[in-house]
Amino acid sequence: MKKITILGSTGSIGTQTLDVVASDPERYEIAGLSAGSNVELLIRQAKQFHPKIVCLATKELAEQARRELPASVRIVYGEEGLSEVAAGTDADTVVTAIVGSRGLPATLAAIEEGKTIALANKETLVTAGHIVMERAANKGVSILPVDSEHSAIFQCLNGEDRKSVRRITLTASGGSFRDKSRDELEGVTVEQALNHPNWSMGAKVTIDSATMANKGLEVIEAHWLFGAAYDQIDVLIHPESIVHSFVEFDDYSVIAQMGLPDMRVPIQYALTYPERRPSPAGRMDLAAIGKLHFRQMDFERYPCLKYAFEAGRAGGAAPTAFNAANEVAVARFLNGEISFLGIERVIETVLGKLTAAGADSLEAIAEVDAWAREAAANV
Ligand SMILES: NC(=O)C1=CN([C@@H]2O[C@H](COP(=O)(O)OP(=O)(O)OC[C@H]3O[C@@H](n4cnc5c(N)ncnc54)[C@H](OP(=O)(O)O)[C@@H]3O)[C@@H](O)[C@H]2O)C=CC1
Ligand SMILES: CC(=O)[C@@H](O)[C@H](O)COP(=O)(O)O
Ligand SMILES: [Mn+2]
Repeated sequence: MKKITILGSTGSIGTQTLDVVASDPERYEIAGLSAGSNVELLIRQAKQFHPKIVCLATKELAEQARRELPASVRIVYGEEGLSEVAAGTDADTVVTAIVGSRGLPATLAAIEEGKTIALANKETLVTAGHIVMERAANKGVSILPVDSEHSAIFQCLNGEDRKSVRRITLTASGGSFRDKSRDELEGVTVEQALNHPNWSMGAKVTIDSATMANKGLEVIEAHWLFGAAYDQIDVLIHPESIVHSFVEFDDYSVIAQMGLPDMRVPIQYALTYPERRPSPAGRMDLAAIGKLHFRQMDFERYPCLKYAFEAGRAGGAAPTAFNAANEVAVARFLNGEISFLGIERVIETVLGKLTAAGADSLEAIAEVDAWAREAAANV
């Protein structure tokens, strides 16, 4: 029996993780669940999966859950509650499926208690990759990727000598506006931006996908997860999202991981690794798919990816500022405050204002994060 806690169980990754769990009930037990504000869904999940502890974003929501759930279920709330859910149970694995860098303290709390991390929450690694990786290494904790590209690379590297890796290539669908020119992006709507061609995901990552900031976050995520230099990482547009990423080795062999775009595959692999199990996802039929396409990344078309590479290479506080500026810009776009192209302008402006700041400690990171959020709110 594998014991699992899910941070963000009511979201896209969270619900798909519970699908995986429900598909093989003998194998898994749910130790803890956390939601933001979707209390109704969290209550339903708790009644079905019987966690010992659940967390909601606020005290009021926690009180609402208290009225519905048996007294044996501990109910906590807020940032402290989230860390308690992450660290305070006998779970073996914590799936970090919360959105944004607010997932960082709970992820660190889980690492401190020696929990394996099944990492979907890429913003955590972008914000504080050096600290997360160092603490995980010190505790002997594995960080297993859930993000589809990183799961693909992890699978391609299985059993390989990391020193023989020449290049890691992340594939990118191109997002909801992949067939539009930059001129056509003026005036696109939130509804259009949320219409991802291949994946059904939460709002934030769907917008990130359309701006290509998602691939930027993923480049930095790959740098930390696989110890790859930025010059070794590149991005290729692949509209079908069938090849999830690939690795080129010294002998020019290329190993790719493929499958239908269904997050239940990488989620399950992170839960069963190193074993492979039957999956609730569908079988890929290449003959039916027929053709796969690839085209070179255009950094002028997708400047957010360029800013992410620059931030990653600059290191220090830059990735933290990139992530925070992007989180605020996406929220402002979703609220109708700025245009779609405003997102990249906010990021560019905030990074342009960043003075050489260090990010050696969590305190320094929190300061940069707060500064970048304020700067992004004021652009
Ligand atoms: N969706 C996907 O296919 C993929 C997602 N990822 C990454 O996984 C992470 C999650 O993405 P996704 O599942 O799409 O996101 P969703 O928006 O669908 O879900 C986010 C989860 O976080 C919770 N949450 C939001 N705000 C708060 C808060 N203030 N306090 C506590 N919990 C909160 C939400 O709770 P509630 O809904 O109850 O408010 C929900 O459970 C992101 O980092 C994303 O980049 C990576 C690869 C693929
Ligand atoms: C499913 C997943 O991993 C997302 O992070 C995905 O990467 C989004 O697709 P694109 O970024 O390729 O549009
Ligand atoms: Mn991804």
